[in-house]
Amino acid sequence: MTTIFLIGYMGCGKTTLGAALAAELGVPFVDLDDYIEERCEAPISLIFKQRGERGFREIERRALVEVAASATGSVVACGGGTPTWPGNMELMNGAGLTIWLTTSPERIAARLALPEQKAKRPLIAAMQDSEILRYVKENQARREPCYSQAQLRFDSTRIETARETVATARELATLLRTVL
Ligand SMILES: Nc1ncnc2c1ncn2[C@@H]1O[C@H](COP(=O)(O)OP(=O)(O)OP(=O)(O)O)[C@@H](O)[C@H]1O
Ligand SMILES: O=C(O)C1=C[C@@H](O)[C@@H](O)[C@H](O)C1
Ligand SMILES: [Mg+2]
Repeated sequence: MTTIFLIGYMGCGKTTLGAALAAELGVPFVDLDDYIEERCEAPISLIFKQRGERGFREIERRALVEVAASATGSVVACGGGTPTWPGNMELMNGAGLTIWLTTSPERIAARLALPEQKAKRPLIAAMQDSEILRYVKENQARREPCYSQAQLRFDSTRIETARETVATARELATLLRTVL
C-alpha cells in the first residue's frame, strides 16, 4: 500500500484518527511528533524552547525525509505545522497520498484548551483560553494554502467519541481501498 500522510491543524485528530486508520488497514502507524521526540530524546516543548520554532521545523523536515523513505506503506500522522515548511507538501505528495483532515476552529479550540493538550503544544501553551479560538482561526487561515495542496480532504468535525473515531477510520479505510 502507498504511504498515507495525514495533515491538518493542531488538534484536528491526525494522531487519534491516524492510529485507528492504521489498525483498520493493518499497516504500521508513525506519528511524526513522537518520532522527533524519540530521535531528540526531548519533548517538543523543550525543542521549541531551546531552538525556537525555526529550529524545530528544520528537525521536523529531516524527520519527514527519513520517515518518507523508511516507513513506506504506513499511515503517518504529521505535526500540525509540517505542511508549512517549504518542500514538505511536495515531498509527501511525491511519496504517497496526502489527506487533509478538517475540523471547525470552535471544535479545535475546545479540544486544545484542555490543560494537558495545551501543555503539549508550545504555540498555544501560554495563551488564555479566550485567546485560543482567535489564534486558531487566524493561524489556520494562514496555513490553508499549504494544507490545500493535499490530494484528498476529509472532514472530521463530527467525530466526537472513541467509538465514532473507530467508525470513521473504518469508513476512511473503505474509501481508501477503492482509490489505492
Ligand atoms: N475525533 C475526535 N473526537 C473527540 N476528540 C478528539 C478527536 N480527535 C482528537 N480528539 C481529542 O483532541 C486531542 C487532540 O487530538 P490529536 O492529538 O489526535 O490531534 P493532532 O491533529 O494529532 O494534533 P497535533 O497537530 O498537535 O499533533 C486528542 O487528545 C483527543 O483528546
Ligand atoms: O501546528 C503546529 O505548528 C504544531 C503541531 C504539533 O503537532 C507539534 O508539531 C508542534 O506543537 C507544532
Ligand atoms: Mg498529533
